[in-house]
Amino acid sequence: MQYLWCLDPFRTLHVHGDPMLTHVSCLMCFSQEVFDGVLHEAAVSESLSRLGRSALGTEYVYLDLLLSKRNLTDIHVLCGYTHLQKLDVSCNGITDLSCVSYMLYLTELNASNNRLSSFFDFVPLKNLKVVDLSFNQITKMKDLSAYKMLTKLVLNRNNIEEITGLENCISLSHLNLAHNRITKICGLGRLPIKTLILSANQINYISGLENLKTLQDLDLSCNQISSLEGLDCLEFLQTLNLDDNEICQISEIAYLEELPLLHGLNLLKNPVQEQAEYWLSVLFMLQRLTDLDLKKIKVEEKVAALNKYNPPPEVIAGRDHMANVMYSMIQPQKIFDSTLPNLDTPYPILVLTGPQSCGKRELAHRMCRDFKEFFRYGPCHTTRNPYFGEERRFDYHFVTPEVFEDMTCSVRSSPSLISVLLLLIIELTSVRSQITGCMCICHKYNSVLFSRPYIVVLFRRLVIPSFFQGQFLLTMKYSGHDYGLSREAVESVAKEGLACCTHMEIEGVRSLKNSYFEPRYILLLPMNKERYEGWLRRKGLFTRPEIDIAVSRVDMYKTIHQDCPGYFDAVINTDDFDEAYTKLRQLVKEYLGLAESDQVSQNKAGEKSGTDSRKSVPGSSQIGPSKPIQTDMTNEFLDSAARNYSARVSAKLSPQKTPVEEASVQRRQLAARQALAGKSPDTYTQLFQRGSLTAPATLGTHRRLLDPSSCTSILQSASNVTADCSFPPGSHDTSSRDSRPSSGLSLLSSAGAFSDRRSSHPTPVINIHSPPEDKMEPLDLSGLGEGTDRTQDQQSTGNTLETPRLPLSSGSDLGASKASASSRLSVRTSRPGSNTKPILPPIPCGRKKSSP
Ligand SMILES: Nc1ncnc2c1ncn2[C@@H]1O[C@H](COP(=O)(O)OP(=O)(O)OP(=O)(O)O)[C@@H](O)[C@H]1O
Repeated sequence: MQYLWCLDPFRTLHVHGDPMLTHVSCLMCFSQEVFDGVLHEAAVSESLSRLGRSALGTEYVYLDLLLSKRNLTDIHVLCGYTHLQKLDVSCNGITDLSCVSYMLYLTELNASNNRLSSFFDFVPLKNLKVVDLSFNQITKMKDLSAYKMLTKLVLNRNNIEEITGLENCISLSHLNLAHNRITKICGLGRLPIKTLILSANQINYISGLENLKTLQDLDLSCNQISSLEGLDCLEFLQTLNLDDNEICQISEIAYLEELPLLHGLNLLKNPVQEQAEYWLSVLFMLQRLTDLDLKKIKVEEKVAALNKYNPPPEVIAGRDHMANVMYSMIQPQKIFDSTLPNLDTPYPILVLTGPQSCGKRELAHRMCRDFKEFFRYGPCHTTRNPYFGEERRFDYHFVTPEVFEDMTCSVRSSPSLISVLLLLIIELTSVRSQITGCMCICHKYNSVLFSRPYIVVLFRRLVIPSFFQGQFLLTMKYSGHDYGLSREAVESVAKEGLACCTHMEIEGVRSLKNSYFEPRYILLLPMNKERYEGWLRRKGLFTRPEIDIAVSRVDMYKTIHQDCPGYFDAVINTDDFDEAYTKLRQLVKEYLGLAESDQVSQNKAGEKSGTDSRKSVPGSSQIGPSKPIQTDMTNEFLDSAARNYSARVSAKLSPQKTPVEEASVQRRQLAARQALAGKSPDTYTQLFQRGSLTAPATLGTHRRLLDPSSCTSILQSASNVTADCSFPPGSHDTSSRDSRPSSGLSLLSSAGAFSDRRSSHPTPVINIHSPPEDKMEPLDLSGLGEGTDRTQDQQSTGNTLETPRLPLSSGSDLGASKASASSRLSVRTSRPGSNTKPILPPIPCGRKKSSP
């Protein structure tokens, strides 16, 4: 009987034939015997486990044998255990595995942590699937062609220098060759390897992986790899460990960009980690990553990466808007003409948008020429050179990139101490010159100061930018040139009391949509792309890529129009310029209410000549809204506007203000505005007079508008009684006013604040008690118009407290006044989108007379 002393003192020791003997008794009996490293049957029998049928199925046998950490050196006794399927002899001192040759049914062999120097030194076992020979002293791999079933081979921590002999292991899916001396990846052929571990070798470059189409996890950490070339074909790669290598360039990540399944990447301890923006760059390049450098990637980081390197248009527009607002706030703040007139009604702008050279500018110019009483063209700034025939300040403000930069947000723009000092010097010299009268000295000093080039440079670099930045409402880059719509371009038009018409690409539209302006946007789209392309080519101004971009943007505009209904207020096909202009003109006329007023005047003429106006314009001669003129494109526009159900419904549901409320609101706004501004709006106030109030020729100018008598006229028109009655300028006849118990005055009376004063002054109430002319804000009478609407109804039902009388206008009879007033109301109410959008365009009082 042989006994085995187990290294593990707390392990139960089974003795062959007497398994009940315990460790203690064993020690007592055999403690004096020295273990010689030879495995004996007793130990084997105690380590057998998993009883099952033999491979042939004829008998019951133990299938597994676990003999790890026994300090074994000789395991020849295992030659007799032919039925074993799993053998673990790890962590011993074994040098010879030849006994394994007898285990024909062996599927798993763990001989790691031994002293094996030979590789698979036994008769080929066809059923072997998993072999672990790690932590041995193997130097060379041999041919394993017979091991067709081998799926997992672990050979880490050996001294292998070359990968060989695996070509025919057609089932091999896991290969671990970490911590060897491999310098080159080779010999893997087309193996179906899914996991390949080659860490801690001496690999300098990646090769030999191109045919490993099924590779999922690759560990190349602790090598000297400096390029990721050779990984781009691993379509199924999911994780890649490149820890502690020599990768320096972020551009190397490009080799991984096309790997659709890669979600884990480890680049720790690589020089590339020190690159600026490393983290976001890698996240941007590999957007499918979930783990980078053993850290989970946050959603915010992914969004930040995307916004940084390929921001979506909305983000670009948002940033552009933010930058322009921020830099404009550095400027001294003032109240703008385009924001003054009415706190509720935005300044009217008409924007023509569409792809390059689709005719936007030409149509805009034509439109502004035809409707010059209403619109003026607002030229943008650009850094591109003028084309032949383009006029400075008419088509664009052509500026240099430096000037454009200064106007936007110059990097040199922060007012530095030097700039402040410089300014101080200039100021002081001029002050001193005035005080002492030593003008000549100072002039000399100044001229010396500015004649020196470095001072000029300083002035230009430090002082000027801080005063000129923040000029733009929006900016964009197109074809390498900067474009921008300046605040001044809009303001100069607003100052004239006109609406601004401009043109821009979609980027500008997106940016403008972030601002407080609420323009109307008309999309001009060449539907026939071939024709458009031909037109661009014939122009001879654009390169082939520029043409391609312009043509491709046609589809982009189409998509936006389809995906975002209502994004553009109308769409016009520009395949035929003349046709496009006819449609644009028609549309603008509708906006202006001119189409309707044409009809109304026709009706009026019809009435006067005894014809029945109701016949000529069925339904529209009444108070109800007249039908808008239908064109293909306006249909589209109306459709898109009609989709804005909620706004329409809420507009309908929101209670109308009574004239008293309206007047009160206006008074408060006026007071607030005057307090704020210390000045009053100018001609632009005309912009916000509604269509129904604009007829009197005497209101043709701003002065007229502010003239007390004209104010009265306006009020009277608002009260639906003075459509044709205008008071000549200077007709401040109190008696005539008193003899006009119009609802205009009634409304004034009801407005409270004015009524008492009226009686105490011979001249009209507004004239005396309103602020001086240039401080005066005309009332927005839209509410009054609606109030009078109701007043009329009340009149008819007898529910009114005051009984407004019809105007005593010379030469106008009752019927005509009524018809005129009602038709004016119908004009106003029929304006497309008037419930949902700012009314556009503005209708300057009196200018409508000379409509196109
Ligand atoms: N401030 C701006 N914001 C956005 N886009 C702008 C701005 N100013 C001009 N653009 C647009 O930039 C594009 C290039 O302008 P450019 O003047 O070179 O083209 P164009 O051939 O004259 O085009 P078009 O005749 O349609 O105006 C045009 O589509 C133009 O509308």
